[in-house]
Amino acid sequence: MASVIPIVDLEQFNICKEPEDVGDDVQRQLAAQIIDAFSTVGFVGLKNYGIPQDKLNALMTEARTFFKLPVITKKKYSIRPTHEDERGGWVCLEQEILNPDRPADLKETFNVVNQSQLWPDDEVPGYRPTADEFYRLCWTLSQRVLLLIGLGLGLDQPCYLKKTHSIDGACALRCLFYPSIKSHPDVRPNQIRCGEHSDYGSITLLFQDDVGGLQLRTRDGEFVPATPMDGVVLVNVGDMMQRWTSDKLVSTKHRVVIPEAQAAREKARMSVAYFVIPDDDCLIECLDGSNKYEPITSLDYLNMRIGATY
Ligand SMILES: O=C(O)CCC(=O)C(=O)O
Ligand SMILES: [Fe+2]
Repeated sequence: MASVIPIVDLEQFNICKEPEDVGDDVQRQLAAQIIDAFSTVGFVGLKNYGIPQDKLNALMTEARTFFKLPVITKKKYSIRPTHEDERGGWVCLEQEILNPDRPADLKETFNVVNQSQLWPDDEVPGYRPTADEFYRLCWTLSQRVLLLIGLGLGLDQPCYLKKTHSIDGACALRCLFYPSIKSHPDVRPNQIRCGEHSDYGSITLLFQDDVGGLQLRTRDGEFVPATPMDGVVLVNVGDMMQRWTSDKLVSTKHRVVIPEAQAAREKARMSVAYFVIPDDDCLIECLDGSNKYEPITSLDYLNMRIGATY
């Protein structure tokens, strides 16, 4: 099935180019394509965005090495999600429930945040520097997308969205590991790799390996595959952005299912998500002045949503 996700070529405005050198017309054209995708599908695929594939591969290799460590070792790096200052580190298998109508998710994650956090420097010395560098590349790319959104929405200050997401702010990088179903044979009825959910923040950058299983819900309620494509990063709208834009941009529910084919079930899956989240004290208040949603700070909104996930 052809993908429902529009693809936008970011070559002319990618992170290797100086934004000042890119003509207004190019920026406006890209902005229009992104707004079109975000106000219909809620997802866009970007190609030629400027983060080398090698950097993603290197991060996935380091993360895989971490996930393969014994549970007792990984436990030293556990997060405490309900403590605002302890959200960086390891989330164990079946710790998160993204859809409360299903059993817990068959996934492990490692979260990289802008706080002091524990790192497995002895066991996987390359993980921290590789992840830190990838974090910065993702932040730079997210700034490009936020600028295009600001332009496409016709904001008086197109840079406003970009400026409310500082490099040392609330964004979070997350490596996700979905173990092979062979190594985890007792899957419970209705259990999947990642339950149906929408993301909490402004936007999310999502890099997947080639295993597949990600699906998104179309407007008529049907889930369709978001098949991995070489060199494409998915970007999707989160709930805070939907709120900010009074529902002009839509955050679309998505999930990760267990593949049906035996060969695919036996493969572990990895993905990397970069959650783009406004700075803690940023007030999310309808940009069109409509007051459709009550203003709320980014941190209050995030705490409310995270509290419901664990
Ligand atoms: O692993 C994936 O492809 C999706 C993960 C996801 O949706 C999330 O972490 O919010
Ligand atoms: Fe998600």
